[in-house]
Amino acid sequence: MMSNPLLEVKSLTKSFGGVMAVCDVDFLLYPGEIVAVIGPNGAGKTTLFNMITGVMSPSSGTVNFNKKEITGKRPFQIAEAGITRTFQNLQVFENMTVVENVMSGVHCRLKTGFLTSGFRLPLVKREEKQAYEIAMHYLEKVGISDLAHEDAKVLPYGNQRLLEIARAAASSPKLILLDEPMAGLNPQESSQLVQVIQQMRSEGMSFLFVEHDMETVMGISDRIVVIDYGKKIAEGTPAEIYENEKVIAAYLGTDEEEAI
Ligand SMILES: Nc1ncnc2c1ncn2[C@@H]1O[C@H](COP(=O)(O)OP(=O)(O)OP(=O)(O)O)[C@@H](O)[C@H]1O
Repeated sequence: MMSNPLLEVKSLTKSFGGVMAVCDVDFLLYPGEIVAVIGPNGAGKTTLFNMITGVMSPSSGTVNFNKKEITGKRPFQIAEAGITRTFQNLQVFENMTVVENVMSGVHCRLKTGFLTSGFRLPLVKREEKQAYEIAMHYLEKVGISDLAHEDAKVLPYGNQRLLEIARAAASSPKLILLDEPMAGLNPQESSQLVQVIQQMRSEGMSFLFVEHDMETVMGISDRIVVIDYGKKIAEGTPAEIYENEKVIAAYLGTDEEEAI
């Protein structure tokens, strides 16, 4: 690949007491790529995400993003640097409308926040209008702009997932991390979400995602990183991973690990 990596994870390690949740993991993600992280339950995928997004500090190793080291920075600093994420459990603000939820993502990139917006200064008004327009733009992208003025809490689950992606994208990040985006979606909703991700990628967004749904992983990833017991055991294109014996053994090899 010609360009510089957008994300560079080097020897990343996290131990909890005696448990090595993530051990010496390396991988790169280039601009515009969709990279999946897969592995059996408890392999260390969420811990890896938490270290990249500043939720946890690594025990050792480094994370570079956009040519700067972000290891151990606070989550808001990492968001400012251009990484946003969605969580395994929905994190929709239930007491807001759909468009207000997305506007909260836009506010990360505008000068004023929700607190200062209480003063209704001209700049604030202008920015509110701008935030509204940007939020509507992202709701259109994910196909739920007709629901903009509904209470977020009444949206069906699949639409709440789309809302989260719109909110993440509205902060104009360079990279979006998705933690099990397909969980709980029916096949039609999954394929809608796949299209949204592919569309955003074609416009230059990069994605790193954890997912158990292999059809999605194989269908949209440029590359797949496989971890097992905290260690990277394989990395490659979907076709390479599909045939990798270590990967097959990790998923099917032991009784207590569910095949996914
Ligand atoms: N805060 C913590 N304290 C102690 N151990 C932890 C903590 N968080 C994770 N672990 C352990 O680290 C290992 C990796 O967990 P992690 O949640 O990262 O796995 P995962 O691959 O995301 O699993 P899943 O697919 O089930 O979400 C597990 O053995 C887990 O029990």
